Amino acid sequence: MSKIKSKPGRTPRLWPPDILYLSKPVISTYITTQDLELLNTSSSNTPSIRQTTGPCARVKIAPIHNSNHPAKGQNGLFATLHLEAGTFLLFYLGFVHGKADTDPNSDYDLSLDRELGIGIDATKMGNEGRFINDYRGITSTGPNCEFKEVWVEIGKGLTEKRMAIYVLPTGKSGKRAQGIEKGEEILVSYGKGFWNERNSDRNHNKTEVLRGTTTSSP
Ligand SMILES: C[S@@+](CC[C@H](N)C(=O)[O-])C[C@H]1O[C@@H](n2cnc3c(N)ncnc32)[C@H](O)[C@@H]1O
Repeated sequence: MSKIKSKPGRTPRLWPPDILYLSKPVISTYITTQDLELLNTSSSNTPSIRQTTGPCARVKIAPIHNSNHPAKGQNGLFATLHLEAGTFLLFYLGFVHGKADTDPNSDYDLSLDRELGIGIDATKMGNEGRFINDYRGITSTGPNCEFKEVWVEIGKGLTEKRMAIYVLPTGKSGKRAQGIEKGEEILVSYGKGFWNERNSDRNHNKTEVLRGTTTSSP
C-alpha cells in the first residue's frame, strides 16, 4: 500500500469531491530508491521548468452536453482565455506507480518512463490534466495540445521528471499559429495504443459475456 499525504487546499470549480486534488505527484512506496533517483536525475544540459501549484486559471473543467460529442455525459477541459502556440499549460499529476501497482483497467494512466515501467495514474487523485479528452471523434483538425516529458525544479537543486501538457507549436506549415481560442476544448492524442487496447478489452469482455463466464465491468 502507498502512503498518501496531502494538505487540504483550493480545488478547481467542479472538481469531483471523491478525487484527491494534487499540486504535486504522489509517489508509490513500491517505487525503488534506485528508480526514484533516476526520476530525479536530469542531465545537466536538460532544460528544467519551475514548479506550479493549482488550480490553473487558464483552463476550466466543464460537463459535456453536446450529443455529438463521444464523451457526452462526462467532463472535458476548456480554455478560459486565448492560449498561445507552444506554451506550457499544466502538469499531468497523479499517483506515480511502478509495474507492481499498475491498474490495467485505468483510463487515466499515462506513461512517465517506459523503460522503468513507471506511470502516472490520475484515477483517484490528480489535477485538471485528468479531464483532457482525446481528439478522436471530436474534431477533424487533430489535437491542439501534446504531452511532453519535462524536468521540474523542486528546490534544493533537485529536479523531478514529470509529464506536462503544452499547446502544440505553430508547426512548419503555420497551421497551429493561432494557438487555442477561449472556450475551445483542450484535446490531446492518447495514441492508437490506448484505443486498440480498449477495443480489444471490450471485444474480450463481450466474448466472455457470451460464454457467461465474466464478472468484469463493461
Ligand atoms: C483521461 S479521461 C478524460 C476525462 C473524462 N472525460 C472524464 O470526464 O473524466 C479518459 C476517458 O475519457 C473518455 N474519452 C476521452 N476522449 C474520448 C473520445 N475522443 N471519445 C470517446 N471517449 C473519450 C473515455 O471514456 C476515456 O476512457
